[in-house]
Amino acid sequence: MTDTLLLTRPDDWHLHLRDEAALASVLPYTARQFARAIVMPNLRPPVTTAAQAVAYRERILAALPEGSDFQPLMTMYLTDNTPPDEIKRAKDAGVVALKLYPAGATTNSDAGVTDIRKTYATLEAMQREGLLFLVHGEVTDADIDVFDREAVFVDRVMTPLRAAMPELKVVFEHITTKEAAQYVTDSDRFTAATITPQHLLYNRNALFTGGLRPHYYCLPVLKREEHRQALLKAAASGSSKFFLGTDSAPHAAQLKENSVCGAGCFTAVSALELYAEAFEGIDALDKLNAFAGHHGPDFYGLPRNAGTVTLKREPWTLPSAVPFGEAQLKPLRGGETLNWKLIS
Ligand SMILES: NC(=O)N[C@@H](CC(=O)O)C(=O)O
Ligand SMILES: [Zn+2]
Ligand SMILES: [Zn+2]
Repeated sequence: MTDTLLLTRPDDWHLHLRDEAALASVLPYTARQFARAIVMPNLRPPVTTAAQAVAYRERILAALPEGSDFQPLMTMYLTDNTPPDEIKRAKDAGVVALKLYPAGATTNSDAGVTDIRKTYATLEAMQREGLLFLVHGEVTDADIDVFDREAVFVDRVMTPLRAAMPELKVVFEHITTKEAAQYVTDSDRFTAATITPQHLLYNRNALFTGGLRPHYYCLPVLKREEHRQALLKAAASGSSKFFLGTDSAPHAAQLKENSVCGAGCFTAVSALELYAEAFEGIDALDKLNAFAGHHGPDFYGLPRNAGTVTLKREPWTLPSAVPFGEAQLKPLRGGETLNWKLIS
């Protein structure tokens, strides 16, 4: 039995850091676990310009614990009206990607895209400049069942998008279904996907175990067991198309434990530990290193990190709540014992 895992220092390729006091509360957890993170732009108001992305990066750097060398990788929120010439400014400002939120699909997506064809001139500019396109892959039509929204997105949006923009690098974010895993597996080298710890560890039963469990609610929502199995298979396949993206998405506890519960699981405190548990569950701990530390930078065209982190088999109890500005934040699995622990 392996008791120590030495990993290439990993990155989080999908992360929500929020802003102001909330940012200051959650950033240290990620900076302790990861060297870099792709920072999502769904603030209120969203980060839609290069200048806003630069200002947000400054706020993140200012909130870092002293001595941290964590590097935020910035993204912009694509709207129907993002002008193609903003892409050059984004590139010059060091922005690495734009994010597609179909309007109404998830948290803070009201300003999102209403019809992807409206953005094709801007996507062409991204393809030219080498910026990546990160996709929340769900259709939003009220007549499509919530559990089918990702699979329908593959047919209605992904397939035509890939045909129209073949050399745009696309990351299908937080995939949750066998259809998405299959689509990415079958695609060419311009398409990849992130997978969250919760979608590797849980199926939709977790939402209803002994009562309604708001802290397990995120979007895309947890799916059936056959989908979880397909995601585990993809993550542990060794394919460089699949990499770590936690989608850690903090919401104050009083907004999760509410008549309308915000979508998002907070996993930043124990992200690597949760992934280790998932990989160990299918006897694939030897595949964790490349998933967490190699495939992401390789797809983004960035260097892999120097240095390592160490996970040890050592039971510890995850705090049931941590401060979140003036409020409280409840980590997924808070109060429970985890078997892996990040020690350095
Ligand atoms: N994943 C979530 O359930 N929520 C994210 C938004 C997102 O990534 O869709 C959030 O910002 O809270
Ligand atoms: Zn999303
Ligand atoms: Zn997200």
